[in-house]
Amino acid sequence: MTHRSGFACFVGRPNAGKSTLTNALVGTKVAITSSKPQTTRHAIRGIVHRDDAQLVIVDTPGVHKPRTLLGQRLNDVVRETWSEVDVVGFCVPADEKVGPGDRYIASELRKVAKRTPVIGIVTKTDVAKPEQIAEQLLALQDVLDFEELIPVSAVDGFQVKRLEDLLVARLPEGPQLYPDGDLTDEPEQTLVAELIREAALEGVRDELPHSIAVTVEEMLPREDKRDLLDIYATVYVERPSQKGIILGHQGERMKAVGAQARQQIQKLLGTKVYLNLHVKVAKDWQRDPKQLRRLGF
Ligand SMILES: Nc1nc2c(ncn2[C@@H]2O[C@H](COP(=O)(O)OP(=O)(O)OP(=O)(O)O)[C@@H](O)[C@H]2O)c(=O)[nH]1
Repeated sequence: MTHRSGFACFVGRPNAGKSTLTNALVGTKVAITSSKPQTTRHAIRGIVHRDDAQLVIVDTPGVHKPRTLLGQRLNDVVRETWSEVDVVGFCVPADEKVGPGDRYIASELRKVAKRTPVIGIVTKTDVAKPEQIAEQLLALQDVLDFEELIPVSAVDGFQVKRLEDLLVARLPEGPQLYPDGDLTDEPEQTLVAELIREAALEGVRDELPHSIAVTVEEMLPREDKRDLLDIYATVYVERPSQKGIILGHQGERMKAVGAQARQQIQKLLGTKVYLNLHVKVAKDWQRDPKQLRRLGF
């Protein structure tokens, strides 16, 4: 039996369903999803293990025209990823018209990855009528020269397996790249930070969409209780006024954020967690290269 291994990534405008699709393929929550755009900041890999293949999925942030230094960094990460993968899945949601945003991404993609095979994916078929899906497949044909076109739904699983086969078929022959059972090679701390950020954003996305960053300072098993993990993390906001929003009245909001994040982290790591969260102001961190580096960008 031939064994294939390699890398794939999904591209598409924000909210196209890339993270959710990664999760559906990998089967565990490793990439972070949300109902608002641009929550994925790190190239988190999910790994699909099969007897005949290992497919490593790199989850990239959405591309967009950069306005801040952070925006530029994110786009650089995206471009690097595009030029390194074996196959790209180009995602367009079934329920939104194909538009200039999609064409922008397609042209950027062709600039950095001229020969990489691209599969056109119409996502979220569960929320669209069959005619709508058919129209979307047609519209997508004009955007790029796709090797294949496929409609899928990450929510009800429609054609997710078929998509997996299409992606795997484009991987080169090669041995397993990661040991069995490894779902992601992203350091646990980064995943934990992302889960905290996701919880912190809940309910304040409209006010502070891109103003929150999270670092995890320490993750240590408790001395006298080995099944308990102590996690110390800092939530950064850009301005003092935002600190108040994040904390909420008498810190009530932050307590809820901690509880929500703790639950998700326990699920991810499979161990009990004590989560200690601090809120700090890092003035205009999005525009300051030094701060960006410290926050892991
Ligand atoms: N009904 C339905 N909703 C979906 C499906 N896939 C994703 N969604 C929803 O669409 C929204 C965006 O999904 P994400 O997976 O976060 O999108 P993304 O492309 O990774 O977004 P960015 O990280 O912002 O680039 C979320 O609210 C998802 O729950 C699907 O197959 N069906």
